[in-house]
Formats: sequence, structure tokens, C-alpha cells
Amino acid sequence: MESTFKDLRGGASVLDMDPKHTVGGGVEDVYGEDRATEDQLVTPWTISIASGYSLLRNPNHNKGLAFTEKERDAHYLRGLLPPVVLKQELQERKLMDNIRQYQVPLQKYMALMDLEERNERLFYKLLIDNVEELLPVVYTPTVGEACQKYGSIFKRPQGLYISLKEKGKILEVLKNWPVRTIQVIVVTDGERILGLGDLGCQGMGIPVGKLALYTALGGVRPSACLPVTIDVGTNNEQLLNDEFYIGLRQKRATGKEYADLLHEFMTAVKQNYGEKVLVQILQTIMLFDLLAKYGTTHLVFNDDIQGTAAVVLAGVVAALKLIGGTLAEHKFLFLGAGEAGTGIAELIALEMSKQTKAPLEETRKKIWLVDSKGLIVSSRKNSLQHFKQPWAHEHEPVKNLLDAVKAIKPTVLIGSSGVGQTFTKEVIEAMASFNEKPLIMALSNPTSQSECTAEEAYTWSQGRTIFASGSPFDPVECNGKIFVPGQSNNAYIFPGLGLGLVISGAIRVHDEMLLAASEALAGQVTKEYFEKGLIYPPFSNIRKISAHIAANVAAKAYELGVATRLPRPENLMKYAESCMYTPNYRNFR
Ligand SMILES: NC(=O)C1=CN([C@@H]2O[C@H](COP(=O)(O)OP(=O)(O)OC[C@H]3O[C@@H](n4cnc5c(N)ncnc54)[C@H](OP(=O)(O)O)[C@@H]3O)[C@@H](O)[C@H]2O)C=CC1
Ligand SMILES: CC(=O)C(=O)O
Ligand SMILES: [Mg+2]
Repeated sequence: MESTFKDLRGGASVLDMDPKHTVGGGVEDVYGEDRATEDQLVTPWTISIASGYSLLRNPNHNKGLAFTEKERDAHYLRGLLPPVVLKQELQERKLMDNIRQYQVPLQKYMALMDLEERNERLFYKLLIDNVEELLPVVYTPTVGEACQKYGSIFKRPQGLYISLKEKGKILEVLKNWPVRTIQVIVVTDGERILGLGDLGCQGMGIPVGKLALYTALGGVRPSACLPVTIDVGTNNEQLLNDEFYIGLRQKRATGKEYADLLHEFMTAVKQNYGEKVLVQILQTIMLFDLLAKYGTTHLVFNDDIQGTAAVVLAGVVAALKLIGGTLAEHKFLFLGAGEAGTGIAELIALEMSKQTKAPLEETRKKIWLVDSKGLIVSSRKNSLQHFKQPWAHEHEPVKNLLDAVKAIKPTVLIGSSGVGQTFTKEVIEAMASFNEKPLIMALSNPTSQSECTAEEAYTWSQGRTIFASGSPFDPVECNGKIFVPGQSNNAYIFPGLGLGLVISGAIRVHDEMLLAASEALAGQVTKEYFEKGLIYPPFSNIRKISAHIAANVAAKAYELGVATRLPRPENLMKYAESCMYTPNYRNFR
């Protein structure tokens, strides 16, 4: 009875097969692991066949009380389980009942993480079938609190930790991970976790959470996902003084030391996993530099800049049905000119330019941004970071948001500053004074950092605002009417976009693919949702939405000549759906 998942380097495990053995883009499940039905038997592969006690302790194969009588006999499980046999559906109901008993969201988070470590398929079944209820637990806002308290709730390490101590050895560290056929890596250095700032090594909760969504929402197989935290220290004094802090106890390395470690990581990734592995870099203040440096050599994608841009553009395009006009007829004002703000602004300007054939320099003039020093205007140009410079339009200086709203008179107001309560009553009232239906998007996460609540947006505008936020808000009653706020979160985009890249075997991400993803999302908002004032489809349809996004993105990858999975599948939507992981239990022979 060989134990589970350890050191597969020396053996010929399925998971250790050379990546070229997987078909084309790779998520295709050549071993039939995921597509096995009740009458199709599969082998519980590890380095050898897991059985007995080790089978129960292996989260990839464990089915708990769902092991059948036959399986209990065949796999030495007799006596190791109580006599009852429960179907997966009943296990799911029981666990959801348990989770709903917890009053504190962090307890729900911990219960779900425990489940993932015990029984991966059941974890994903819960997540997929109860996505609207559980998304706020495994993702924003609860994941923010989990990162803040990671040191004390930490039980078993998840993902790979690569710190300055591993400098010179990163390739070896990657080889320590038990699976070789990785398709998606999500990596952070923990410096800008949601709107919560520098959480150092504890930022690991974010790659873990985002990858859970790749699987649950986008259908990328869990074994193909790798969460990574690059630990170069932290400037968070509270963490540095916390005796339970799990990361390097030093100030952040910057400059060459940081760049060298990142470069070693990116080089090792390509060497170990090849050119088609998607590296999603996020929640670091170094994003623009990293995207510029690796965008032409690796398949890199950033969800703070690119994913957020695609989701917001989709929301705005869909909202035009409610607020009227074409994209280019609207005027945008952002609070926050960082990664999210300038990334969204650029994609909106690009789409306007495509639609109107006007040069990008012209369409950018429809978009204004406010940063911590006020409105970005031409007189500030020399002191602005490079990514803000395209937005420095002619205007006299304006110090604060309210004055900027009054001066610019935008039709769309977008919050991406990470600072809560900044869309004050005066700001919303001003928006409502010159717009019949102002579009207001409070993107900052988690909920505590939201620019305003849904209730505030609706009540301060007498129910006229079209509202969406980064973290979810419950429906609100205003003037006797129920308003359902939308959630504008890059979680709509990255799982489907990632799936599209993986199934087409794409080797680069282009802006055109982001526009394709955005268009597919906007196309999923139907009349029924518009009637409720929604500008995004419900998350409960996310697997279908992700398949549409994946198909559109893959089609664009083929069109641009960056897809390597040949020949191109005829029906990309069907192909995307057929590649998606499903968490139903397999039957063991
Ligand atoms: N809904 C979603 O899907 C997503 C939401 N976000 C959220 O957006 C927020 C920002 O993220 P990101 O862009 O990556 O962060 P950055 O740190 O890159 O940018 C923050 C920007 O906000 C500005 N800012 C900070 N404080 C103020 C203030 N008091 N008044 C005006 N401007 C201010 C900063 O100004 P300066 O440049 O002068 O320092 C900077 O331009 C976070 O809360 C994050 O959670 C991010 C990605 C996706
Ligand atoms: C959602 C996300 O990526 C953020 O808040 O930064
Ligand atoms: Mg930033």
C-alpha cells in the first residue's frame, strides 16, 4: 500500500507525464479522469495505486462515505469507514448545511479550505453548485480577511513559496511540486492585496482563491493549477512584529534584487513547463513593469490591469442599453489611476477607437482620472508615472473628486482607488444632478474599501443610479422598488479567458483577446437581466459564460496566429465545454 502524491519525480505517474503527452492546449483529459461516468471505470492513479488508509487521506481520490461497497472491498477500506454509503449529492447537502451554521464568514472559509484538503471533488462540487453563495467566501471579501489572518489560520501549506532564500534554486523548487503538467500559475508578491495593502507572504490566499475560481468557474483542472507567492519581505510593520508571521522577516527587497528573483522565476517557469503555461501576475505594485518585460516572451496575463479592464468594459457596453448612447458619447471619470484604473481606461479608449475609427489619442480625451493628488491634468505631466501620462489632458488643476465631478460632468463614475467611502452623498448627488441615469461602479475590494454601498448609490440618487461593485452587495429596497446591484469583478473574465488560452494553446496574450473576452461577457446580458437593472449576468451561469468567453478568446488566438493547438476545433464553444473539469466522483475498479 503505497502512500499518495509524494515525490513523483522518479516515477511514471500520470501526473508526471511529459506535457507533450497531453493533447494540444492541454486541458483535454486524455486519461479520461474527468469524463468518467458511472459506467466508466478509472484507476486512482498516484505513483502507484492508492488504497486503504492512504486513499482516504488523498484529497484527489477521496470520496469519504461515497465509496461504494464494491470499492470498499476492492480498496481495503472495510472498517476504515462507518457502514453507511452516501451519494455525493447527499454529502453536498450535509456540508452546505454545516457551512450555513457558521455565522462568521472566516469560519466558512476555513471549513471550505479543510474540505479542499480532504476531498477536492466535493469541494469543487459545492463551489460550482452554490457559486453565488460561496464566491464571497472563497474570494472577495472573505479572502481579504483570510489573508490578514493567514498567520494564525494557517494549517497546511498551499501552493509554492519562493523567497529570497531560494535564489539560485528556483528551478529545483518548481520540481518539488508534485505535478509537472501545469497549465496556469497565479503569482503574487503580496504587496497590494485587494485594497488592504502589503500583506507579504500572507498574500498566498489570493493565488489559492483565484485558482479555485479557475477550476470552479472556468473548468481548468485543479491539478493543472499552481499558486505561487514570491516572498521578498514586507514593509508591513505589524507583520514584521508579529511572532506568528509566516514570511521572511525583512523589509522588501527592491530594484535589482527583486528583478533578479522575478527573472529567475519567469525563466524557470518557461524551462519547466514550456511556453504555453499561463502566468497570471497580480496584486503587486510592479505589474506594469512585469507585463512590459515578460508580455513578449511569456504567456502572461494580469487580472488587475487586463482582467478588470475587460470586465468593466463589458459592464459599460451592456449598460448602454439602460443609459443610452454609444460608448464614444459617454464621458468617464475615475477615482484611482493605478493598475486597475488606467488599465480600464485604456481598454475603453481602445474600444471607442475601434468603434469610431478615431485615433486612440482622441478617444482617450473622453476619459479623466483622479489620483491621490487630484485630477490628472497636463500641468502635472512631468511629475507623473509613465502609465498616467496619456491621461494628462488640458484642464486647470482640480484637487478633489467632488470638484472634479462638477468640472468634468462625467456620465460614468468608476472607483478604483482602494479607499472606501469616497463616493460621498455630495458626489452621488452631483452625478444624479446632470445624468438621468448615472452609471456608478465602485470597484474597490474588499467591501470595507468599496467607494460606497449599493444602498447609498440608490438612495442618494432616488433610485436612478445603475450600480455595480467589486465586492457583492445584497439587493436594496428604495422607494418601494427592489434594486439588484451587479458585481463588477474580474472573476467574470479570468477563468474563461484562461480556459480559452489553454485550449487554443496560445503563446501570447493580446489586447484583442481582452476585447474578445469582454464582448463575450457583455453578450451574455439578456433582456431579463436588463429589466432588473443588471449589467452583468448572474454568477450562477458562470460556467456557460466562461465557455462563451473561452470560445471567443480562442477564436481570436487562432485569428491572430498565436494558437498552437492545431487543427482548430470547428466548434470552439462545444470544444471549450468538453474540456471543462467536472467534479463528479469517478468509480474505481
Ligand atoms: N473589482 C475588481 O475586479 C477589481 C478591483 N480592484 C480594486 O481596485 C483598487 C485599486 O487597485 P489597483 O489599481 O491595483 O491599486 P493601485 O495601488 O495600483 O492604484 C490605486 C490608485 O488609487 C489612487 N488613490 C489612493 N488613495 C487615493 C485617494 N485618497 N484619493 C484619490 N486617489 C487615491 C492612487 O493614487 P497615486 O497614484 O497618487 O498613489 C492610485 O492611482 C483595490 O481596492 C482593488 O481591490 C482591482 C482589481 C480588480
Ligand atoms: C478582484 C481583484 O483582483 C482585486 O480586488 O484586486
Ligand atoms: Mg499599483
